[in-house]
Amino acid sequence: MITVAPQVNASSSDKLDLNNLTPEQTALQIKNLDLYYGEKQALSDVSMDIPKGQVTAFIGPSGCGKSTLLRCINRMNDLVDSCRIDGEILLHGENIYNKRVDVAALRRNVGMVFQSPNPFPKSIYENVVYGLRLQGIKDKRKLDEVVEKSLRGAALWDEVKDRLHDSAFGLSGGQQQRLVIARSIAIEPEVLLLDEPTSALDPISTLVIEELISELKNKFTVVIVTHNMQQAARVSDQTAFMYMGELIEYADTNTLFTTPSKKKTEDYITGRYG
Ligand SMILES: Nc1ncnc2c1ncn2[C@@H]1O[C@H](COP(=O)(O)OP(=O)(O)OP(=O)(O)O)[C@@H](O)[C@H]1O
Repeated sequence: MITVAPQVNASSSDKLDLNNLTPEQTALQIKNLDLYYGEKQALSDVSMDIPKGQVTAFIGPSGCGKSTLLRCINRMNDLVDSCRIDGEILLHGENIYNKRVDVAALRRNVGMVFQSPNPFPKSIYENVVYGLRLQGIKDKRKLDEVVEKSLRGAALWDEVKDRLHDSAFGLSGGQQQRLVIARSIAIEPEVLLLDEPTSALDPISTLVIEELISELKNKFTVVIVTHNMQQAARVSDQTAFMYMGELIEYADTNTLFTTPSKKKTEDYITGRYG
């Protein structure tokens, strides 16, 4: 059990005013979001703006709604029959829950990486180009270029460049997770959602992925759900603490872990519950 607040990465970026982001600074706006699974309310009146080109972490005790909120951002909850949502999530000022929105296009623009690495039963190369092939891209030179660029972007190229046509299942868990990240970034999304991306990995692979996350924010907006407060402190620029479906506190990571403004946040980060 953690009894002291985690060390915060001193290189956390400059503070943004999260309540007054400019349109240029904003990737997503979540407005008064309520979510119900049948009768059960899993999110209550969640509002927050997520900055562009930064890493935002969702933390909180098990069952508080972190993954549910993350899944709202690319409408993964649409797949749950009992799920009902009120409120809005704006991307480029448009509500992603608007009937006009093409959900497949949304999910290309807002990619998602899950807890357990889920490469397809194909070669490393074919995993990376999967989304491009779906888009009908056949030009081998273009595909080769994307494979190298994406694998480099996922810090995997050097380890796999000589076995691109081998099965993805021959990779270690940590390599598979980086391959899944390469597959996600190959189609150049704006936002990458990471749902506990290292919870199935050993400490060394975890560190590699954490370093990678810090690189990814140079090109993408990253939103990560993590159980691990140290991880949130290490990788994120701002952190949202959730409790029983409510957003309790949302602040730059340094502030949230060193001088939280709410008692519930303080109790959680000092290990009094959770
Ligand atoms: N598909 C579903 N159907 C019904 N209830 C669900 C579903 N998914 C999640 N829930 C419920 O919604 C609440 C929030 O779950 P969620 O998975 O978002 O929490 P979490 O904070 O990510 O938890 P954990 O850290 O344990 O993954 C929980 O009470 C959970 O049981």
